Amino acid sequence: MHLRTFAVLAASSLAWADSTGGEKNHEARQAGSGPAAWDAAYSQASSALSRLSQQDKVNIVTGVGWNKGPCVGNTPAIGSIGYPQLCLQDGPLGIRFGGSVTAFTPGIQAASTWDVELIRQRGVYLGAEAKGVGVHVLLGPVAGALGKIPNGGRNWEGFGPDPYLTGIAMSETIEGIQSNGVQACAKHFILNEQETNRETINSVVDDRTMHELYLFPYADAVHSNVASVMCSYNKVNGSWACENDKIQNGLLKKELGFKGYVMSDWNAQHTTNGAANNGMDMTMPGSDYNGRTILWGPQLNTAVNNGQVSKARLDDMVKRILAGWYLLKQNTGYPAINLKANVQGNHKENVRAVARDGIVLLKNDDNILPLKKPSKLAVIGSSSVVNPAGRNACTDRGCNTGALGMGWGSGTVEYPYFVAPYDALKTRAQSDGTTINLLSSDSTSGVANAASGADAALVFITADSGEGYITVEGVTGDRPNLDPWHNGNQLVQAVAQANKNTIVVVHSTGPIILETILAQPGVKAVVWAGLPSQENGNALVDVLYGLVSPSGKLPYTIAKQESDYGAPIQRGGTDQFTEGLFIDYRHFDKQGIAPRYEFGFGLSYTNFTYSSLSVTSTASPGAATGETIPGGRSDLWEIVATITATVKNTGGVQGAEVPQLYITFPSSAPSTPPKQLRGFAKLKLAPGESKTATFNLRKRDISYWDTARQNWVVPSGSFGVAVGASSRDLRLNGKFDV
Ligand SMILES: OC[C@H]1O[C@@H](O[C@H]2[C@H](O)[C@@H](O)[C@H](O[C@H]3[C@H](O)[C@@H](O)[C@H](O)O[C@@H]3CO)O[C@@H]2CO)[C@H](O)[C@@H](O)[C@@H]1O
Repeated sequence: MHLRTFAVLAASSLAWADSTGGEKNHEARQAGSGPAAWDAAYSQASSALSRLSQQDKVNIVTGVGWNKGPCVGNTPAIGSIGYPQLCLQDGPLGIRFGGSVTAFTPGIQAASTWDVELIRQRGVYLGAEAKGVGVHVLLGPVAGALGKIPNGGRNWEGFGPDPYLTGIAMSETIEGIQSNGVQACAKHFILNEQETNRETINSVVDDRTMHELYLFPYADAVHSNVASVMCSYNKVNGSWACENDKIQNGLLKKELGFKGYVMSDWNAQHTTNGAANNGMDMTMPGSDYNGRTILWGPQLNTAVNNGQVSKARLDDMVKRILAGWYLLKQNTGYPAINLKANVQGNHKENVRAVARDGIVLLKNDDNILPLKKPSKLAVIGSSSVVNPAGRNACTDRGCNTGALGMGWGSGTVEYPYFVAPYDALKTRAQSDGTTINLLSSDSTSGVANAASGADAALVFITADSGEGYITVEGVTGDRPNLDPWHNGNQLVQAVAQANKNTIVVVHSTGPIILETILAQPGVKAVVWAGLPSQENGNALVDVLYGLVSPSGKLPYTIAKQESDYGAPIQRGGTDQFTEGLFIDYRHFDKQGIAPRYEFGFGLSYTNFTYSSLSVTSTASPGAATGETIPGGRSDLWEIVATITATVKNTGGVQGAEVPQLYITFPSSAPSTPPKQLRGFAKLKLAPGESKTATFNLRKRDISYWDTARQNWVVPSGSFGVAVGASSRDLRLNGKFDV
């Protein structure tokens, strides 16, 4: 049996009742979409293929052109096999250009919850909405950019720089989306880590780093039977990603056993034959909307006719695409395309839960939070209110005006409504009899007036980023620095000077440097509210007033200074990926750099103790040996060790803790990071309650990529095991020997 495993909750009320039950649930969820389902889909695809002309086949693999169909990507219908006009639509947090859809939280906020149930539900609802509007292929989720560069403009679309956390989130999201019969698309494959020069840059990476960091979450995606993958704009080791034999044919299709199809990012194709012969299966959008040449369509027909692209390769492309369509059973009763349909249902509940449970409490001196019916509150900052021009005033959210809910670019949607912080605070204040002094500006003049005399002053700051085709306030996608926008540091300074109970609320696409803010004695609390989308204010009020204890944990490191990350934006034509495996906390650990707030950190309104570590292992040293299944060698997915730990809520209020498992490899594995996340669980605990987290390690979790053997290898020796509340707050230590 080939099991994909992760931390499962023991003795909890959630679906993951115990490790066995959890696995059974997982297998049940996988039923109908495993290898046998691919085989069935392929046999349907082969039969359909025999009824297609060459022109039909070329049409199936070629988009009709930008703005020439109802969706951002479209291919023509093929009546003879009942194949529809295929609709491909962004994106990772909902239906782009939808008329009445939910603006789900960005991926980074979902990761910040560390809650697989919420992440999965988000995926299920994404799929439900995509199907409801007739979208066949939803262009998400995102595992690239992985986020090695904290300034990376699109990092917020994905799940953060840890490959394990991203891998779990990819799996849950894909299985959720595809459970509703919608094809997911894992993107952008691969090493598209920055917006600057993204369409020309050459990402040069070593084999081991490719496997252990960047490819790792794609293995999860393939294991979860993702139907499609989008190749990225950049070059990989000298060849364009969309015509790179090594990554498309070698890594993705052969090594990971990917059965679906590779589509190009929009205009990421460079040549007719190179793309066809090196593993790309569908070109998007198929037009020259950026002044580029059309490369497939008639050109592909000619290339096949003159033998530059084989008929077998064209058939393979078509079979892969049709197999994805049959796998998701889109051949029967699929809704017609209507992007304007109202498909929101009750999905805003997931948005609020993810927005709320993804909030990370970074500082809470004197227990200033939760608020206790203050008589007067100051609310300061332009991002405390909705954009005065309208919540959707800026195309693809391409501005940072008013409250921030998501970054900008193709991975955005129209907000159906937007609850800004002030909206929700006002409602709460009315029921408490609290007076609010609002100053919805970032100018320091007027701050003293608004902030002094209030029981507490809430000051709102932001940092935004997005996709490079839009420039916002001079920012061309990637952030030029990690400072808050709109003079946020000065604004906080002014507020903190006027009010010694200042609470800073940060909405941001990624880390910012907080040193100036933390140096203000008046700053008593820092609430990292991330990117909460349409439920921005409601989620915040839930936490500020203690309706729930904050339970988010940082999905990335917050450094003391930008240079501490050691992974800057590359301005030249090449990114050598010299940091190798050592990104984010791996880098800080290796270099002995103290972060300001470490990966995995987050406070609560209650306290937790850790006890009773137990470690069992059946692992043996050596190389992976199984047959290839979706996701790679089958034995890599087998459980080889189990670790349990008990967490108790010793405080006075309900809360949720995220025990995290970090593994240290034995020295026989050369140059591995000092520790690597390999398990987590979210335990909801009443005061005095204890629960046990069970972390099942798969062989892949304790393997490294041996470049000489070209295989995953379990090293012999002693593995360190640490369980704790963050990557630097490790409460329990143990080991197992291999
Ligand atoms: O949407 C599908 C994938 O497209 C890539 O982003 C493209 C984005 O969708 C598209 O809106 C944008 O078009 C702009 C164009 O680049 C610009 O020259 C023109 O002036 O304005 C257009 C917007 O109106 O192009 C983007 C590519 O450059 C994404 O990378 C991918 O993730 C999407 O799934």
